[in-house]
Amino acid sequence: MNAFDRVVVAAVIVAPGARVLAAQRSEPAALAGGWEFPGGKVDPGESEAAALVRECREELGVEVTLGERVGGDWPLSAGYVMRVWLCTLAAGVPEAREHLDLRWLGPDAYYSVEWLDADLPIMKTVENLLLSRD
Ligand SMILES: Nc1nc2c([nH]c(=O)n2[C@H]2C[C@H](O)[C@@H](COP(=O)(O)OP(=O)(O)OP(=O)(O)O)O2)c(=O)[nH]1
Repeated sequence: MNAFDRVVVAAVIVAPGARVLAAQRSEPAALAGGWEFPGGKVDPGESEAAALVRECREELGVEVTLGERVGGDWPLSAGYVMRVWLCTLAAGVPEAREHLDLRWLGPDAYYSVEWLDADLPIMKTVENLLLSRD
């Protein structure tokens, strides 16, 4: 990334059975309907971990615990990179407060949603990480 890039953080929330939480964007129009991992932009002066915890609270009403990082800097549109962590639920049940819909996807359904372009290679990396665990 270059010095001017802003960082977007995203959480792959993993539940028993190697299920992952996918969230359907409600906006902007160009991305609405596409599926992503919950998260958002890191605020100035905020740590990436704190931003991820905040975004999961705001968007889903849950507390998450960060685990392993997934890859490095994932490219987004110009000016942004995304950093992704596996997470577990520490408290709460996810609700779609800002998304159109939420879905828990098991291994047989990882590709059953229309992932945003940036998220498809991330899902592939997550699949390799999770399936190499058992
Ligand atoms: N959160 C998230 N954003 C993603 C993913 N994939 C992807 O291309 N993006 C893009 C969409 C947006 O252009 C940008 C993140 O913006 P956002 O709208 O989630 O950020 P935010 O919650 O801080 O929202 P805002 O305050 O800027 O409105 O990254 C993903 O998996 N998760």
